Amino acid sequence: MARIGIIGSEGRMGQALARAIEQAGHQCVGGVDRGEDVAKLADGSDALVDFSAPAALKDNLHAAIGAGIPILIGTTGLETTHHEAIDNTARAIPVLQTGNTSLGVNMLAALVRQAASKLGPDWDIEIVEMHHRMKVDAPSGTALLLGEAAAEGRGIDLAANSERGRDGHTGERVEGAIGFAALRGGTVAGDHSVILAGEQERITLSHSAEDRMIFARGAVKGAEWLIGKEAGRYLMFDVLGV
Ligand SMILES: NC(=O)C1=CN([C@@H]2O[C@H](COP(=O)(O)OP(=O)(O)OC[C@H]3O[C@@H](n4cnc5c(N)ncnc54)[C@H](OP(=O)(O)O)[C@@H]3O)[C@@H](O)[C@H]2O)C=CC1
Ligand SMILES: O=C(O)C1=N[C@H](C(=O)O)C[C@H](O)C1
Repeated sequence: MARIGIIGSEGRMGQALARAIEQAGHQCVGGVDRGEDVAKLADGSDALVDFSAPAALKDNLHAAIGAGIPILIGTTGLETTHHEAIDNTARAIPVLQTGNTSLGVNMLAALVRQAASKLGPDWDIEIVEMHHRMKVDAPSGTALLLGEAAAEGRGIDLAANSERGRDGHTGERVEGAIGFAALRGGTVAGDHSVILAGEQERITLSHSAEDRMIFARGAVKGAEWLIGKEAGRYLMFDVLGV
């Protein structure tokens, strides 16, 4: 049985995670939200799981280092400076950061990587996602994870080849680009499609999240897996073996 502390405990994911921790036979030792002391939570935990906001990240990493425990970061909307902080932290403790903790999405990413590696740049790649009306970041962390998988398969750098938020006179599509489109509405837990559009044919690889418990269960698996690991930066691919 592991003692797991939740960052963002009153949020949609925090509440789902508390249920998943109990269902897996672990102990939810408590949680923090905005303005609360994460260092104290870390001291009583075997692992921290963070589903909060990018602004909280540096304090959360600091608390995990202070307590010498692993941390799983599910928060999305991270920028370059956040990733640099994660890389630095991963020299001291095990850190798993992912845009999506579900088995299905990580399997989808593996399929996208394979498809992109076999099909040439004449197959245009577009990533479409839809989420509930409360989501604050776009593209979703999952869309970026899928974009990274496609870019890796194709052997290109995602940042240098992304096309986001087309509007107005955009000009023709750039060959080899990876496009992103984000839809928001209702209560959608998370839908993602990767479209590979070739000459007169099209492949669509999709995942639909029916309930955010899928993310919560994946996060518990990730936290279990991280406990006792060497310092380093890990992915859900390492946990799920896909
Ligand atoms: N990786 C994955 O598989 C998944 C990732 N996510 C991501 O997880 C994050 C949370 O999503 P969701 O639960 O829907 O969002 P919510 O807005 O429902 O919950 C976020 C929680 O974090 C709290 N919070 C905000 N700022 C801080 C802070 N500085 N320190 C501590 N807590 C803070 C909020 O408190 P307050 O209300 O006071 O601001 C709130 O309780 C998002 O980034 C989302 O994209 C979501 C699902 C799956
Ligand atoms: O905010 C959400 O709800 C979700 N966020 C993650 C993302 O940004 O991809 C994962 C999931 O799609 C739900």
